[in-house]
Amino acid sequence: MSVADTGAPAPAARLSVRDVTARFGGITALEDVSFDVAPGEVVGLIGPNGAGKTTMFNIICGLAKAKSGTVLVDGEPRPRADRLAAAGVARTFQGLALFSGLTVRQNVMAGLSPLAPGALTGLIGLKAGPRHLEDAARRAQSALDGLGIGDTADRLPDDLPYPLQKRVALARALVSSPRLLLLDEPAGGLGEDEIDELGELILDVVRENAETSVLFVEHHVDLVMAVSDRIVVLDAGRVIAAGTPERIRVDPVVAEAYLGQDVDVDDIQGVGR
Ligand SMILES: Nc1ncnc2c1ncn2[C@@H]1O[C@H](COP(=O)(O)OP(=O)(O)OP(=O)(O)O)[C@@H](O)[C@H]1O
Repeated sequence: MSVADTGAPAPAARLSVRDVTARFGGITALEDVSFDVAPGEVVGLIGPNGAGKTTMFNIICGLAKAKSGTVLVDGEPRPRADRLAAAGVARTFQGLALFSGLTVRQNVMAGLSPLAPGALTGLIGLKAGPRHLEDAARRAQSALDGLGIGDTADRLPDDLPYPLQKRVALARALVSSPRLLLLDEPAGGLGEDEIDELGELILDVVRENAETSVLFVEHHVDLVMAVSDRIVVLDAGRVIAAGTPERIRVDPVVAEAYLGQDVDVDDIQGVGR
């Protein structure tokens, strides 16, 4: 029986993007873009170069302004960029944005601040009592353990290889047990084996936190195909396809959009799998 049949209200999407249009001067970066991410769902946002992925991600995070349209988190207007954590939203940054003067554990503790952990605020937003700090340190350690890098807690991020730094950034996003996790090109700079491990980590996150939703922007189409419940494809600022990886794989409009791009169309269509 459908929701409409029962008369019950439809459950609020974790993330709802409605009719978002964004322009830079005369350039239309996004035109009437709408999609939802349901509780517990992993959604990949893909598209060829210049499709509007970064612009969409920045609008969702509050770092860019839409000309029109709305972004709702759990049915409420998306909070300001520096208040995302308080609203149960965590994000990673393409440039990682780790604090080089803080240990790995302290970096992850910063993810518990209600203020934006990637901004200058750092640990400032954490309640400073010893009990709160002890609790934050324990949670940070547990997040690091969960990603298999518990033994790096007392080191400085710059002393770690890049793939481990990426895990630290992921731990900082996960430490607050966000309801919505936004990942900005999480596979960037990783080798194939590391990308496979990342895929497993993303799947573990949603297995262990049934209510956590993930939206990620990614160039590595094979990772997106492997972990997404649904994929939204942008091209030239518009949604040209949305659906399961199986559907997107065989969608000729998607393959057409990627022709001439640096992504192997075989990756999308799964040829040779
Ligand atoms: N700050 C800006 N000023 C002017 N134009 C911009 C700006 N940011 C993005 N654009 C334009 O908006 C469009 C969408 O860009 P965006 O970076 O969002 O695409 P993308 O899908 O993330 O691309 P890529 O995969 O190459 O990173 C492009 O035409 C781009 O040139």
